[in-house]
Amino acid sequence: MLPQRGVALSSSAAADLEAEQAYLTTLYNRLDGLREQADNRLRAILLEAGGTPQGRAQREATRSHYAEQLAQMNAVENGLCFGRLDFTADEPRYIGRIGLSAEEHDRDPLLVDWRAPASRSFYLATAVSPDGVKRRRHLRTKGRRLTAIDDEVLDLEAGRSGGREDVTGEAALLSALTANRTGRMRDIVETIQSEQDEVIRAGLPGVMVVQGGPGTGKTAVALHRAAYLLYTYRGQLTKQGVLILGPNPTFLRYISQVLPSLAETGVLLATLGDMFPGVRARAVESPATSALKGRTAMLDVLANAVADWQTVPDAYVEVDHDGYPLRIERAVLEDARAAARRTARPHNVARSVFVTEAIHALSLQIAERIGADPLGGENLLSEADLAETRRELREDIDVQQTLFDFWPVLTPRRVLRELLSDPVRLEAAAPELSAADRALLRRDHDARWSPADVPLLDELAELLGVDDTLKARQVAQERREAIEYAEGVLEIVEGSRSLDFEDQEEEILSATDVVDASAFVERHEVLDTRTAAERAAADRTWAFGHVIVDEAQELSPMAWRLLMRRCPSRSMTVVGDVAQTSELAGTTTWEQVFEPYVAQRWNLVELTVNYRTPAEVMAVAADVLAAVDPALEPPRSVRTSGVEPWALRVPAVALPAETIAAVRLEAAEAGEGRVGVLVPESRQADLGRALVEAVPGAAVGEQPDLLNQVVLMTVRQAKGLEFDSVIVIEPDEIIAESPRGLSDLYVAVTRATRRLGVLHTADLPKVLSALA
Ligand SMILES: Nc1ncnc2c1ncn2[C@@H]1O[C@H](COP(=O)(O)OP(=O)(O)OP(=O)(O)O)[C@@H](O)[C@H]1O
Repeated sequence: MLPQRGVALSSSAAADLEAEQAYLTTLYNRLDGLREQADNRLRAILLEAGGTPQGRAQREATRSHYAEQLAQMNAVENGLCFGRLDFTADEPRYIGRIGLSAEEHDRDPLLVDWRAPASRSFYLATAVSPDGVKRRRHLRTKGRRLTAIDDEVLDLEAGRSGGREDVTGEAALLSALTANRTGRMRDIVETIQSEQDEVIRAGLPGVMVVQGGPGTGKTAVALHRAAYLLYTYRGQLTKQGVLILGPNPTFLRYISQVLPSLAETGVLLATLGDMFPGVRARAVESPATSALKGRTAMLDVLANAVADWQTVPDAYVEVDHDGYPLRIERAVLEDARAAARRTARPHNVARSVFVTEAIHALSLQIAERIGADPLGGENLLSEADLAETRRELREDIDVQQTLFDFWPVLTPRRVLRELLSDPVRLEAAAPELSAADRALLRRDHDARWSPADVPLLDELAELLGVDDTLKARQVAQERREAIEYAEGVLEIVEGSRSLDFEDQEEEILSATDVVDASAFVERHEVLDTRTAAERAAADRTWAFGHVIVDEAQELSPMAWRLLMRRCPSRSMTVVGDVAQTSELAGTTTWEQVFEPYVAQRWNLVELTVNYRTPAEVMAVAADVLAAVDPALEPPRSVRTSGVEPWALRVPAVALPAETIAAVRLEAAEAGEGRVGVLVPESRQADLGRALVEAVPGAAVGEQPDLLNQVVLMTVRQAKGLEFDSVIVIEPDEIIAESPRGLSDLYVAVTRATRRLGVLHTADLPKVLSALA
């Protein structure tokens, strides 16, 4: 029997715990029952075999449905139910990671999904505006065991006599905020605050920009919004897919657990470097180079680079055709090129116009030679003869090759590789750029791709296009080959048919009686069972149903062009902080980004409360922010830590030893928590080496493992991350290393959840004078 829902408000704490534990047990039992059911169905399906193609497709769909259900049920095991609402005039309601009913289609659920409208007052109700809620209860659990209950009575009198009005679920929130960091971001589903809830539950259409200082929960909100949208618009979004773009692979690993813990897996998490299928762009290049690649000035450079492949000979070229030398004059190819360019089609698509025009001119040239009437009359060749001549020209491999040389089929990778590695091409394509800028773009022919190359590759893919006739020809050819193969298979089946059968009166159907070769091919074409996210990752032209961009201030104008192409519906959530921009091609105003795409039709929402950084640390950060831009307001810290940030001046020679000593002290303070050492780029290698020698297991390098207790990285790498304790090394060098150095220092000092320390060998920069 189900336990009584709702416990009397006046009952003792122990009785409350007991009753709530009983309710939790019921929920877990129900979850176990559902899990077993899905597991049994899945096993049964895995045992089935054969059947019609439709039957198999249906079976595959059912299989993946149950597999997904099972994965979801496993994902919500921890923290299945975390809240309860008591109403003045209604039954209590339990809130959890998924919805559960005692029976299928039961209208009175045991557990309400946090994303359902019925859960909303859990996040919004306050003493001032209780929305019928009498009490909000947070249930804290470890595994399946209830460990604590936090109650908030939403009563104006009680509100005035203690609790804070600006946060909901204060005790649960503070417990989440002061917990040790683990190197992986956790979900915040139990303690979403009202300004965050507004963003998470906003409707699907349109561009929403969420601007907020460090620690205001932008990343957390972006991820919960993805989960909310998938729940609310599931039909549409599971087909079209949702993309979350993050700044680098380390950051993606940091956030990778959040959506699975919310039972959502069908989202594509990617960096800009992953956005061109077939390329994993990870090369690191100078900030000035990526800034230049991010400028829209590159559009002309790329268009010129493509046009420069459309060439003509100095005077003429000669090819052998039909036993005679055929002279292809420069003027013929110039005309063909002009005609193809006039179409304004992408290069590979316009190529057929170039070829047709050239062949047409050449056929007239041949007609002139062989069909000329010796008596001076009209050309003796008929239209049919001319068509035949054109066909022969088209099929002549030498003619084909020559025309190919002057207007080749190109790939984005080839064009960009040749452009950036060949100074002559670069100068021809980029006459507007200074020699110094061109030098910034130069790279080796076989160098690896960098993230800033990806928007250029994507732009080139647009400029080049795909010749559908070539593609269709290729597909048709592949299909012909498959049918030939199938005919072979059917012949073997037919040939090996036992002769005994042929004497039998009963008609026995052979393979060839029931299926012809093309149907056979269709049956064997692989069913595409990939999720939308998987298919999207492999398809450059995929249009996502919604795109979420984190650390969006860092994206260059060229990167925005790529993203906008992936999101023609302009259904986007963009989160970032224009005070934290490090990339030189990044933005410091959102208007600049969106004006070209949606004019004024975008919404700006601001998050103002800092959940990460305690007030003591934020006081230091506020001075740095004032130097970045005095007009910017720092976010308000939600708590204090009681620990003052420190600074220590050390002799230059002692910096490595002092860094190690500070790391050891901070690691001891952090206990199970994490320590981040944030260094100038120029010191990363040396200090990293010294640290790893002294503290084995410390994570350093290009993609450090955040699960380690101590991580040393540059500020650029630390974007979006956080540590219990942060040690900033040589702040003046961090400032000096980049024109956006002050923003970098602001990022560095706002990574701490508890403690901040600064080691310096020169005078402290003025912006940190509060630490002196
Ligand atoms: N409502 C909340 N409940 C519990 N924790 C929260 C809440 N909101 C934010 N946090 C926590 O605060 C920290 C900062 O959040 P997050 O990283 O999303 O901030 P951000 O705005 O993206 O910061 P930055 O701009 O520095 O990258 C995270 O540990 C996050 O889990």
